[in-house]
Amino acid sequence: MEVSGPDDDPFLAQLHRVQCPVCQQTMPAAHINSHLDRCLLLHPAGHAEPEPGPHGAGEPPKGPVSPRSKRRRLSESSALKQPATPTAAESSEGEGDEADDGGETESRESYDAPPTPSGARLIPDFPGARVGSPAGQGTGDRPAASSAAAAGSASPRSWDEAEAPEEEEAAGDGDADADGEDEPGPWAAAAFGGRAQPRAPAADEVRQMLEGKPLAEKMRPDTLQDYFGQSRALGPESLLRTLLDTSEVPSLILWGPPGCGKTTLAHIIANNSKKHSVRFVTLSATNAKTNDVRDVIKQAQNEKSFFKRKTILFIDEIHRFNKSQQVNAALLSRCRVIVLEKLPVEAMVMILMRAIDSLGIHVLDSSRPADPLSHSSNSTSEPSVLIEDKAVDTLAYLSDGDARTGLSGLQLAVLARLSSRKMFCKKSGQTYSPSRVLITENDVKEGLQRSHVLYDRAGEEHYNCISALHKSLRGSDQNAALYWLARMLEGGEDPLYVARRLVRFASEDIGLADPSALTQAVAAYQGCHFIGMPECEVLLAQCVVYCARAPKSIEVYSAYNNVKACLRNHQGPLPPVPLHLRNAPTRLMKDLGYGKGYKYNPMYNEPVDQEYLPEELRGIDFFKQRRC
Ligand SMILES: Nc1ncnc2c1ncn2[C@@H]1O[C@H](COP(=O)(O)OP(=O)(O)OP(=O)(O)O)[C@@H](O)[C@H]1O
Repeated sequence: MEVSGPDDDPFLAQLHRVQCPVCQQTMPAAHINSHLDRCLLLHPAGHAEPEPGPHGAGEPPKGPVSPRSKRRRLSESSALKQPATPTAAESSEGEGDEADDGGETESRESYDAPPTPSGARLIPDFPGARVGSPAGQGTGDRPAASSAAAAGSASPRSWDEAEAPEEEEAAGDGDADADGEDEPGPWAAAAFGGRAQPRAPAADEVRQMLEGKPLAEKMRPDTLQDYFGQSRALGPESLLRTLLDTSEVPSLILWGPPGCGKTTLAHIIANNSKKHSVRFVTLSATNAKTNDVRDVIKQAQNEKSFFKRKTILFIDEIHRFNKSQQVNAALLSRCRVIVLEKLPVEAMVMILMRAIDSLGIHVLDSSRPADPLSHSSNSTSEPSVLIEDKAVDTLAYLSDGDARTGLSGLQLAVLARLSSRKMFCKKSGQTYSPSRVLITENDVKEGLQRSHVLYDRAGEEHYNCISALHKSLRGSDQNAALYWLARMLEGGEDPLYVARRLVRFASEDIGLADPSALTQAVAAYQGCHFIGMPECEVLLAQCVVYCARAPKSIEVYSAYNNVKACLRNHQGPLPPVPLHLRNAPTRLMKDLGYGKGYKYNPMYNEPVDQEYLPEELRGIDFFKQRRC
């Protein structure tokens, strides 16, 4: 979001009072420059990118820092590196929101799993193998992941090709020792876009590389050169490409399925904008409040006024803002919406290959009867970890266009295999080597399952699946309902989250058509609470089938909504409670007419004719009307 500054008229500037972007004090505009000279020295961290101060560039100040600037600094520095996931509390907040409209708020598109690979080769024919080389430096004939010929990638990538990092060029010329470092650690040297390494890492070294931070995070590209797929949004003729090339980034909404590269594209834009001295601030709607956004905008305006510096504000997960925060129509009318697509299999292969290359893993070519690297000696230039090419294909397919899923699956498959220390055995002509580990197609399938990555608990899948369950129940489809339940539970979903939704469903959709559904659902919730997973899954299954089979009625739910709408739409003060319905515990109240004329129903054998609504609502029937 680019923020425009006011006019630069010096006369007007004299008249205006302005706010210091660093310490937030207001003062006559004429004083701001001398004030800033002092203020920036005193509060270097209050500035988004501190000038070298007494503590050195980028070093935190030793003096006190206001919580506001502290929070801002944190979000600026960390949000891009750490894609935000909602906390449990935030998740249940979201759940509350959904409940308000009957679970309709999670009406996002679902992205179904792709067909299982048939076993045919799925990727462009990679004719050979590469040994532990970073992109662009393979000795074999399997193309580097970052090849410009990458299928599905937007090309030419003029914007970044012109500014490709020097390190990659160094890697490309094969001079592994160009930096003159002595025996660099395998990871420090080779992984994740660093310089070429002199030797293939040993299995233990590969494991160390994979431990800790998620592989998807480590592999997040910094430049468009390593950004694959999305040719429609980023192709040479596209608007976004033109704007990026000229560094004119308008307000954008990046829209697309999970793991297709929205945050990554923003990260690349951020990198590019730094080169053009544009300030880039990141917030995540999972934890930012409207006030945080206001703060950033205010600061951006000041930056523009005083330093002629533009700001790009990136708000990740903007759909997590509630409706009033999003101000949907107003937001949309000010933004260009760029639709990113599920990554095609070819792009997924390139993304996986880039990671595999970085890890120094060798890809076994199944089309060759004996891999040239399969001899038994184990010199340091040979790979210790190998992966079947069909394992890469399968992973690319099963990831369903979600690069995070693919990279996490790869990470877990390799880690699991390395941990179990199963050695590379003689297989289709390969010679046994006790120091090698082979990652098979089955390993990657297990890797995907083990990590539950096919079901993203914190993200879209969580909402998509609970929505599918709710709708299957509403449609009385017990079969589908059980399927969605199992998909969530097998994916690691919190059983209590599902149970809470069933309690809600029992009242909202079954209601008085079968009041005991609510009892069943509450009992299932308590049962889950007592015994936990995996035992409680059958309780939920029973309750799901009960709810699917039960008759449905939204009578109470919609009548209650009518009442709420009536109250919300009421103009002026609410009507007084009719006097005859008021309790009259004191003499004075009685004298004022409280309780007067009230007919105590048990005293009558016949139906009592008495009004219970305020006078101005007489005749209204919330059970018949759609809205008051
Ligand atoms: N087009 C791409 N090219 C290369 N790598 C990618 C691409 N898209 C995603 N990745 C990889 O997948 C990881 C996750 O992608 P990213 O965070 O950009 O997804 P997202 O679309 O923002 O997902 P979500 O909506 O779930 O937040 C990145 O860290 C990166 O390693």
